Amino acid sequence: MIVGAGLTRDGIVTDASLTVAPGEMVVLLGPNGAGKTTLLRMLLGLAAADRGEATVDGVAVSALSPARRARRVAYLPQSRPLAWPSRVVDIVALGRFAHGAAPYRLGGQDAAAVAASMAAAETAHLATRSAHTLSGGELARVHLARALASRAGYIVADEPVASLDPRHQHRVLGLLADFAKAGGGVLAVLHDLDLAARYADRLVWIDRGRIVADGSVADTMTAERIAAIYGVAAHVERSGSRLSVIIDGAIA
Ligand SMILES: Nc1ncnc2c1ncn2[C@@H]1O[C@H](COP(=O)(O)OP(=O)(O)OP(=O)(O)O)[C@@H](O)[C@H]1O
Repeated sequence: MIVGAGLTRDGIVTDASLTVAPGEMVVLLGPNGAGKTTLLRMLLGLAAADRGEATVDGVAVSALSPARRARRVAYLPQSRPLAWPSRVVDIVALGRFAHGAAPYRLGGQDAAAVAASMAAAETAHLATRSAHTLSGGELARVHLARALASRAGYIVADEPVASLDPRHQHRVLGLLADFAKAGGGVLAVLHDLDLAARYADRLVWIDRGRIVADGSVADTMTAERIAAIYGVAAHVERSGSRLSVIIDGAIA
């Protein structure tokens, strides 16, 4: 389980507590600047908290080396700059680095994990391309393949579908949902409320640095909350077990 307890930083995030259990897909929602990325980074030990503690499976993240943390949690950051020109397959192979693999000479289990994750993220055909030549959406899927290849127990993804076309949005969220169904834990930031309603097992809502709701889609996805947090008028419609969210427009 990933646990954040009372995480506070710099007035950006205040007293934020949340959990991500194995087997569940939690979606973190909130407007631009609400503190989502800062909260994720504290949960991963990438940003220091002024107060509070983050643990993964009972171990304080501050006590984990980068390699041990990477074996437990795969992180997909919001911006994914490439340090140098690399082939796609070598970027995905970086997911095996924390397991001791040498990315340019993969064998056995490492090669199998890379191949399987590239197939799942529909990036196998890009394997020998230089990542610099990829579209934004293709690159996003390559980084998802890297995260899957790590075989970490948790994936923390900051806007993983931001640059994807509708089909790939559903493919990527479907993969994350499958990962959770298979026993992994997912924490993903999304801005598309309808996709969040469709894929999340639980929603955590953050506004101006504070978690203001944490619960099921049915309980927390309301037109009133959407208006209060995002300043937009919305319809939330139920058809069967599914909620659809239609944004009507900004509230003046
Ligand atoms: N290192 C920093 N120094 C100063 N301000 C920062 C720093 N990091 C973040 N902030 C500010 O804290 C607020 C929250 O930033 P954060 O990136 O966590 O928001 P977010 O919810 O992820 O937003 P978005 O949806 O736009 O990605 C923003 O106003 C941002 O400008």
